[in-house]
Amino acid sequence: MTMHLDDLRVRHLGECHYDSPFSEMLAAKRTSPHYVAEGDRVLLEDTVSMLTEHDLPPAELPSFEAAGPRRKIYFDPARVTAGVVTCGGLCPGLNDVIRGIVQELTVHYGVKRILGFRNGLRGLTAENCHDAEDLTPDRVREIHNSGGTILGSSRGGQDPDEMVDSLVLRGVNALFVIGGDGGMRAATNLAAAIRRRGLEIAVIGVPKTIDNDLPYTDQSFGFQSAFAQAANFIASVATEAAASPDGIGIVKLMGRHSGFIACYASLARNAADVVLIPEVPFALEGPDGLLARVERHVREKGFVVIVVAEGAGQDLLEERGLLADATDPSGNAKLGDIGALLRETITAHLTEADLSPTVRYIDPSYAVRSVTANAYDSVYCLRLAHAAVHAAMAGRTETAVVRWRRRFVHVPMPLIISHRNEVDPDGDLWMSVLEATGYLAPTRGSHGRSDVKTVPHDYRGICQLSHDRDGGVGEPRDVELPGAGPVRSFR
Ligand SMILES: Nc1ncnc2c1ncn2[C@@H]1O[C@H](COP(=O)(O)OP(=O)(O)O)[C@@H](O)[C@H]1O
Ligand SMILES: O=P(O)(O)OC[C@H]1O[C@](O)(COP(=O)(O)O)[C@@H](O)[C@@H]1O
Ligand SMILES: [Mg+2]
Repeated sequence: MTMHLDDLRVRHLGECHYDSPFSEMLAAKRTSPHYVAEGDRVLLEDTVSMLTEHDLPPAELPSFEAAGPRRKIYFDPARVTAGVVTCGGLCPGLNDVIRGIVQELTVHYGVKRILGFRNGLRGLTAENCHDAEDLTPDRVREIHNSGGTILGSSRGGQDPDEMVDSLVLRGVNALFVIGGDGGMRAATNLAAAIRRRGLEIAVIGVPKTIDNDLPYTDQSFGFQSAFAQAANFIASVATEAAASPDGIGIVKLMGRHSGFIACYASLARNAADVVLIPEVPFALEGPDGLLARVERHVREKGFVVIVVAEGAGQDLLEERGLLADATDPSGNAKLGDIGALLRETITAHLTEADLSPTVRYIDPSYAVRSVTANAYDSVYCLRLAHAAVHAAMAGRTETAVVRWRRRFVHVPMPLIISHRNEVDPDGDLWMSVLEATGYLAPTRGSHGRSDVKTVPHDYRGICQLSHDRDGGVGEPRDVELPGAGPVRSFR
């Protein structure tokens, strides 16, 4: 099946009748390489071959609605009560997004009442919805100077109808959900419940993920700040390993299903000899296995630095009965500890090989995602926040705002949760990692295993686009889903 233009259209609550505070300014604006007029669209794909293959006139090519202010808006700002909620794991820049939303709503649109729901979607239950705090420009002025979220966050499910009741009770007609795949799923269900009840409440998503694994976004906000922090831990471990006889430096980084942090942090520091990610299985034993490779590094260079994403090598843990088969309250798989397995097996192997390994192991865990956003991410978050507010005021709903191929666009929420971005073992990011680590293996970098799998076991979605450079997408490929019919791809 082919993705059609209609699949990429976002939902509107209705006609826009009110003059936007931006209308005069927009009337005088001319389109330029940096300004997309509100009626224009942003192409989904950006290579000549992809576009040629569609064999369609330009206006019918798959494309997204451009984000940004409209001349006419749906809501009368004087009658808007906005709600903001942050859910799921933390990520640098959450406070920046909250701040940007509040500032844009109040300063430019003149919205008087903004409620910050506390502790994630839990804040939208009947019990907790009265605890929401009033968000004012004064309240948010300095919050971007701290990591985390002033609103708090949580995991664990809530009933969509109960959340709708809370919104109605609190008079909210525009809700901003800043969350990951789970949060976007919850927001999609919430929007569906709102639609079923015929209510006029806009639900706008600002996708966040520290793992950078949400699709249709160039790179998720906060990701740069997080991998910069992760790179510092790689530097520390490399220093320690280099100063120890037969030094083994291991850094375990976040990345449940996707190894983007491990790849980018490794490239940023360029000190890793081995990078292990969930997308590329590896063997421990054998001449091409990890243990032999580690031993070679130690004998030749005196030490080795290994960067491992927490989701890597889960099959090895499973074989050893070291997987808990448990999930967190949101249904996310709880992982086995690949860092501990590496530390133990490498120590045992090198000791057996008459070496005297000194292991320096760091698991920075939350220290990576709790940092304050850097300057780049702060700008990015602010611009996403502006786009989110414009989308809501223009009556868009069930819509996420993202940056796609350097432009801000509206993406239907179901697409954001349709699949997960992964490092493509055939893509140029992984190639750069292999080049940086000096390891150009014959089997696509699989460290001794030829059965490279690129589709995770719990893969959900309507299509998969393999991940390519800098968070973009590369080759689409069809994926059969359990219980679902043939899935869609863009071809
Ligand atoms: N499949 C789902 N359907 C409805 N709500 C979900 C779903 N998955 C997660 N959620 C809810 O979204 C919130 C955030 O999800 P979670 O997976 O914890 O984090 P993230 O948004 O970072 O992915 C949680 O409150 C969770 O209950
Ligand atoms: O301990 P928690 O809060 O469950 O979070 C840990 C997990 O969340 C993640 O950061 C993913 O969350 P996001 O992609 O939603 O940011 C994983 O990398 C990590 O395993
Ligand atoms: Mg998630």
